[in-house]
Amino acid sequence: MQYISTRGQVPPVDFSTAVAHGLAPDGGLYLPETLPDLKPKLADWADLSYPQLCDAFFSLFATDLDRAELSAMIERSYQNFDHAEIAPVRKLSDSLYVLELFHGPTLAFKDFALQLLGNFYEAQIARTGKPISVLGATSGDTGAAAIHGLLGKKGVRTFILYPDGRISPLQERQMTCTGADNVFPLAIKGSFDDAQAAMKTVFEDREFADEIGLSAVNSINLARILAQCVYYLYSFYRLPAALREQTTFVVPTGNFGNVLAGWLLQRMGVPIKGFRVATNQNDILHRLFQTGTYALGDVAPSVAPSMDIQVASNFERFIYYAEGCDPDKVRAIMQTFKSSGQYTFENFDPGTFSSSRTDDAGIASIISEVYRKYSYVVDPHTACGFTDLPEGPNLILATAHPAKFPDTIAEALSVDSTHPSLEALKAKEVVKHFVEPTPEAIKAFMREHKQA
Ligand SMILES: Cc1ncc(COP(=O)(O)O)c(C=O)c1O
Ligand SMILES: N[C@@H](CCOP(=O)(O)O)C(=O)O
Repeated sequence: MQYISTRGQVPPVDFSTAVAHGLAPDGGLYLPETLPDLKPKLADWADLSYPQLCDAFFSLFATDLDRAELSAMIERSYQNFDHAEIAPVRKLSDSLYVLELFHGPTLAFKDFALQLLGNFYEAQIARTGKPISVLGATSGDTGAAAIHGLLGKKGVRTFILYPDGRISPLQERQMTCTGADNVFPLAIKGSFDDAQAAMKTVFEDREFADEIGLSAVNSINLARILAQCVYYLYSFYRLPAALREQTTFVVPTGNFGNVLAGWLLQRMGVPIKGFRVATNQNDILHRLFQTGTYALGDVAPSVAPSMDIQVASNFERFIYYAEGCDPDKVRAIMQTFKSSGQYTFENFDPGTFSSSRTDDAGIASIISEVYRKYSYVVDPHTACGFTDLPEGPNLILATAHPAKFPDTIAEALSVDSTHPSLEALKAKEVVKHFVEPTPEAIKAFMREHKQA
């Protein structure tokens, strides 16, 4: 399997190279040259365990990796989850299901991909003998999951940009209390969008990338998206057989990486009915699906901070397919969006996507209402999924554990929402650094702290 860039200005590469680059050298995002047809495999895969399914799926994509080594890495990646099913599906009613994606080490859906990516990077270092410097941007969860996926891996330095004061205190502690001397949480003044934009510019400097061994942990890295495909398929099988093809997958959305993974799986032939893009008050994607115009607004901090995003980086992958796999059109659209802050699609077709928006007051009342109805505590991001549910059965992706957002939960409910792994962080020392969110300042910091 080869991987192409959405911007079409670099030659196709193999899986390992796409993972190592993260962002394609032309500034585009990697995608598989062709998507496999999974239909003939669906019956055989139905009863596989989570790691077995992940292995079967990745064997179609990571075709340049040694098969036995791939299986071993996948096996290791799901050992630190605290639920035997890894991604359990919980029934709230006959037509409402929740896919719990918070049983990994940092209690958010990011662990599914970042535990695996950590192992991919470890293997890459062993293969090439070259150390790597990972650079990521986070609105709270990716950073923690990346740091924990890479903790203890030899030859890795991890640099994570995040908007100071705009993530939950416990999310910050997950990144800043590791005690590891190769982990650098970098607080910036500004929003996640500012951090992500500066990060992408750093990746475009190929000379710097080669010098420092730069790698990406955000969902610009295709390995992230592919690993996220697996839980859609796993949960599809866990729904009652009669409901599978009628069920809408409801996905709390910010950077569009999570829902894109499900949508790609649908393009590979898995008969998922459709997707609900559930945004918080930072609703650029909701407005897009309602109007066909993708128009930048200001980021307004919310009680679902990990979705405080306006420039959804994976939207470029959607545009690639929506515009007939034409990289020239992708480049033109991205250029228009960059220069004017908006783009209107002609004859926009949302396909099987629908969308919703929930503001802070809505999130608080949903948390109370869901608890009252089902005795179930949802985190503020997952809460967005409960707004105006589509007709028919729905499966809501629970993207984070409520314990990460105790203040919002306490305002809505009087239940104990603590988690021991987070409580343990409260006594630890916080170590963080401040940088300007400019590519120059980030590169200077990384050079100063690179591997000796
Ligand atoms: C808890 C939580 N929910 C939802 C999202 C949105 O996911 P995505 O950015 O893939 O759309 C994020 C951040 O990515 C998150 O951390
Ligand atoms: N919500 C994310 C933002 C980054 O998203 P990613 O999926 O592209 O890594 C976060 O929690 O950091």
